[in-house]
Amino acid sequence: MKNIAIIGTGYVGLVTGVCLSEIGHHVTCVDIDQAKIETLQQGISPIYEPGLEELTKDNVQRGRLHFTTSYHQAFAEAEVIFIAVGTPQNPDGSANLTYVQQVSEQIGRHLTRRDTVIVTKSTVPVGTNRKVRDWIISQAPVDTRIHTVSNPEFLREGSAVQDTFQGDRIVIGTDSPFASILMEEVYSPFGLPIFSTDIESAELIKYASNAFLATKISFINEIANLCEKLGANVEDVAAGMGMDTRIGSQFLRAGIGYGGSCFPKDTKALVQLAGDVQHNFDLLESVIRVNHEQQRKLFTKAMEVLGSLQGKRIAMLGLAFKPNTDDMREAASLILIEELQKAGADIIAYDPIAMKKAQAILGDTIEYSQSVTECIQNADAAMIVTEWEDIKNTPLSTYVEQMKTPVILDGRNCYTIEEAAGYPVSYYSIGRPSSTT
Ligand SMILES: NC(=O)C1=CN([C@@H]2O[C@H](COP(=O)(O)OP(=O)(O)OC[C@H]3O[C@@H](n4cnc5c(N)ncnc54)[C@H](O)[C@@H]3O)[C@@H](O)[C@H]2O)C=CC1
Ligand SMILES: O=C(O)[C@H]1O[C@H](OP(=O)(O)OP(=O)(O)OC[C@H]2O[C@@H](n3ccc(=O)[nH]c3=O)[C@H](O)[C@@H]2O)[C@H](O)[C@@H](O)[C@@H]1O
Repeated sequence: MKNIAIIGTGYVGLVTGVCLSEIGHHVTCVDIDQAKIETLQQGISPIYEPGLEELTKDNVQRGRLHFTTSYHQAFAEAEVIFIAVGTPQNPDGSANLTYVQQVSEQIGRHLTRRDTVIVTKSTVPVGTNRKVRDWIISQAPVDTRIHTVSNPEFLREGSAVQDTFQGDRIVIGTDSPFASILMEEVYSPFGLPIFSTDIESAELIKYASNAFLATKISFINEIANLCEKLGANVEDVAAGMGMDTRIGSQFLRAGIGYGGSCFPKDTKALVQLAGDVQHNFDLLESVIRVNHEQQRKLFTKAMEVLGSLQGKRIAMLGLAFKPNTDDMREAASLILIEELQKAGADIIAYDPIAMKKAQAILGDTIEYSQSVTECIQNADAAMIVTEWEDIKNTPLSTYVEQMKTPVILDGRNCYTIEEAAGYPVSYYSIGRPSSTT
């Protein structure tokens, strides 16, 4: 078993650290956010991620998992150091590598071993691992040997722990035989397929994967837009397409576009990366444009259905960018709220988990409620933004009972059109025929 340090205790760093300790490694997680580290030291997870807190507590108790703000403490015994800090987007869409550079220099200053393996898990543009190496060496004692590895992460928020234990593949890009052997030892207890390649290919696999998944989503959303005009049902179209194993049924759920901390930023970063080598990635630019429109879809529909939104009370059901996470980054709800407010609507929102994070962003510009029922009371329209279980399972009769006018704009196709037709509601969804009272 290895001594491992993980830098950054966000969605990726924390989940990776906890899961590596679960398979027996000795892991120290380091972060500059003192409040986060103190919370973790008490066995509390600062993020909502199913199963994570239990595993954290367990491994802290077993003495295999530690949290610190001290690089010195984290790196003292580390044979492998994972970089898992954020790579947010710059104003031009490119990836901001400030945090990666900062931690690389810190690694250099604190190295004590002769051979250390440095693994970049953060999503970084092709060429960054070479820079990481240079940044470390610029600060390191002369006789240290650095072995860099690109090891992109494919977990999804909301199922991050499960994805780590049951992922489809682990990608390892390195030109160091020493690192290659060590990484096999680190990951072999997971029993997952390992794909080995060069550093640049590994870096690109991450962007290509996210861009491809985003393309699938924008594609089905465009088909949904066509369905609405042609009278077809996108769910049947997607089901029929997905039965072809060459296409596959996953990521063909039409909706209100992709949000979250990665697809929006990674698609833009790949367009920039292509531009850097004088390549116009037209396809991906269209994917991004389609998503921009799709994230505003429920607003456009509300305008069509209600006419003026001035003084209208709109109930927003779900705020997180997807269910089972409290992450609000690039959530469609934020875009919709902005558009609705500009048009003069009043918003009352409900989310079972993300409300605290949403409140930190939106403050008192909107009202908050504690349940679906409370949220839709006296509303002129309800917008279903996130398909949480309690939102999906709300009987349509509740809308009829509680709302001023039972107008439902369902961005996640939570009800069948047959079901909706059985109630006195005006029901509008994505890529399917509407039913009006
Ligand atoms: N969130 C996700 O589902 C996935 C994210 N990724 C990629 O992984 C990377 C990390 O993403 P998240 O975990 O979502 O980020 P995050 O923003 O949740 O966490 C980043 C953490 O790094 C810490 N940090 C920043 N500078 C530091 C420093 N100098 N020293 C120590 N800690 C520092 C921050 O305090 C924060 O806790 C990004 O490149 C992202 O694109 C990849 C796959 C999935
Ligand atoms: O690089 C990353 O950060 C991660 O980005 C995504 O994971 P995540 O953003 O957590 O969530 P997804 O389940 O992929 O959903 C992303 C967005 O696409 C939307 N989506 C997803 C699937 C679908 O069929 N339709 C659809 O609209 C979701 O509602 C959500 O807004 C990828 O799925 C992960 O493999 C990757 O590691």
